[in-house]
Amino acid sequence: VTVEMKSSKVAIVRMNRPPVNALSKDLMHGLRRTICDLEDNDVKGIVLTSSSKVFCAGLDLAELLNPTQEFVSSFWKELQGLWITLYSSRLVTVAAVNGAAPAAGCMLALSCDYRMMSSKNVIGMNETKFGLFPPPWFVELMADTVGRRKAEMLLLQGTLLSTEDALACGMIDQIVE
Ligand SMILES: CCCCC/C=C\C/C=C\CCC/C=C/C(=O)SCCNC(=O)CCNC(=O)[C@H](O)C(C)(C)COP(=O)(O)OP(=O)(O)OC[C@H]1O[C@@H](n2cnc3c(N)ncnc32)[C@H](O)[C@@H]1OP(=O)(O)O
Repeated sequence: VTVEMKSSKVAIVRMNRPPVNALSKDLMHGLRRTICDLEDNDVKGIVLTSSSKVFCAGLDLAELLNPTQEFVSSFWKELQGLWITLYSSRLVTVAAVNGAAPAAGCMLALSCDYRMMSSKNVIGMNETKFGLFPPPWFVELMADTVGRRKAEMLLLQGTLLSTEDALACGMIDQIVE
């Protein structure tokens, strides 16, 4: 995770785990630590983005291949900790979605106060497409953002929306070129 101060009050927080910013336990820990440190330093707002062409590919599936029970438990704790920290942060949080944001990548964006996204990208929770279900707090985030019926349809079908479709249903707030 890298931090660039745009002013004394606004920080650009970049996920920097090539090639796709898959959320490993370490990346999630780094993000949470960074947000907490910025909160402690009188910063007012952050822009969460990526240093590569993918915003975030979701959970690191490689790290979850044949894990021990202990690792799954600590991984899940880290994921929940990151979500709680970001969602409840006192900072103004903006997601600059500058690449694909599937699954937990979408969760990160939806946990922010405002979302801008570059065109020709995709965002959504596609877990059902590979036989997983999103946890209830992912579901609530989606329902709070696009409405319950739309969320139900998107989650049932594991739809990844284009930038334009995401704007049309309120999943993002602005398209930025
Ligand atoms: C944690 C609990 C475990 C137990 C499970 C039990 C219950 C779980 C219940 C619920 C969990 C649900 C919540 C799940 C949330 C998730 O986030 S799951 C992850 C979903 N992510 C995706 O579906 C995205 C998959 N990736 C892509 O679609 C594309 O990679 C892309 C992001 C659009 C980028 O495309 P492109 O730029 O073309 O890059 P490549 O596809 O070529 O990928 C480059 C390399 O990156 C590797 N990679 C991609 N995504 C991931 C990933 N999520 N984790 C790990 N690695 C990833 C890809 O394999 C390539 O690697 P190589 O270069 O081939 O080595």
